[in-house]
Amino acid sequence: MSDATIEVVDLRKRYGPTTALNGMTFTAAPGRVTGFVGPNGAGKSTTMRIILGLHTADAGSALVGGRPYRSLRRPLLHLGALLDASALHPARSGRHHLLWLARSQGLGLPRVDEVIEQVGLASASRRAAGGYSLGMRQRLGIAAALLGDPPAIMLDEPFNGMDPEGIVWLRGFLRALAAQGRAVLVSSHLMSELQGMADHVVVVGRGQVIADSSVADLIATASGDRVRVRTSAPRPATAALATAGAQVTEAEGDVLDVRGLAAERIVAVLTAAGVPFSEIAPHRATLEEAYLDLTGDAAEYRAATAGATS
Ligand SMILES: Nc1ncnc2c1ncn2[C@@H]1O[C@H](COP(=O)(O)OP(=O)(O)OP(=O)(O)O)[C@@H](O)[C@H]1O
Repeated sequence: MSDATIEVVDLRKRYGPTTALNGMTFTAAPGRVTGFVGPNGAGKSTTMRIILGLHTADAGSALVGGRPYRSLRRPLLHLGALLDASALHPARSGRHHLLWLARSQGLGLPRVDEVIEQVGLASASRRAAGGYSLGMRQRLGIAAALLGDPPAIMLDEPFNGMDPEGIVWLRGFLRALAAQGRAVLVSSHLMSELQGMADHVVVVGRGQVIADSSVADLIATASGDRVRVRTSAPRPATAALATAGAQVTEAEGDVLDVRGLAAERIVAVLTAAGVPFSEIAPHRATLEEAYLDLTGDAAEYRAATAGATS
């Protein structure tokens, strides 16, 4: 497999008065799923369009395996991409759409049936694509991205329109592609979609990177040293824990949020003080919480961009 790395360095792009990209820099490495997350208007689609050579950056570079996409002679063999699942001829069948694409790239026709099978479209592949649901169109777009068996895959919001079964399927599918050594870059405006799938997350806002981190590190940082304590005696518990040096806040009626003491120490302190408790659990942040922590001061920004379209 040729070099799969997708590398974006200091991309800048303005559309008239709008700054879409303001120094976007990150790498999607082989062998992992990289989530590309940010609110509407953060610059995800613009970055992907520039990677594909569909738009030109004002400055910076975007490389696939060390080369600009436009310089690749048979690009589908290097990077498979899905930007807009609706970009297809409605009267053409899904299979026909793929045959046409395969021919344009000099690819063997047996590959078309292989990718149809892989994305679970076999029973619908001979029907007109115009009648496909959004989820089916996403599957067809993913099949098209896989046609050239490329070492790098880039999908813009592939979970849109997928039903729960489709989401579970796509998560496993993308993980499997990464396990084969491919670089998989997936954009989403919902962090929760990436939970349990992405190894690495690039969080963006206002055209630049806010965080670039492994999912494990991101969750560890957001989890902090918080421990949840459920007790029928919150006042005595708070007093005992505070005396032992913890910062205690009441999360809900009988649940305390405790910082600054490990779970084992909390058990010891409450037991010694004779305070009853029914649950002591170290808090593990979700990816969504980690995201909100990071973009917390951008709430106003999120509200301001909620109406923006891509
Ligand atoms: N062709 C265009 N002409 C003018 N402005 C554009 C164009 N494409 C994008 N923009 C603007 O650039 C900014 C970045 O948009 P972009 O679509 O890249 O964000 P995004 O992160 O993909 O958002 P979404 O999650 O809504 O798709 C937005 O302010 C958007 O309105």
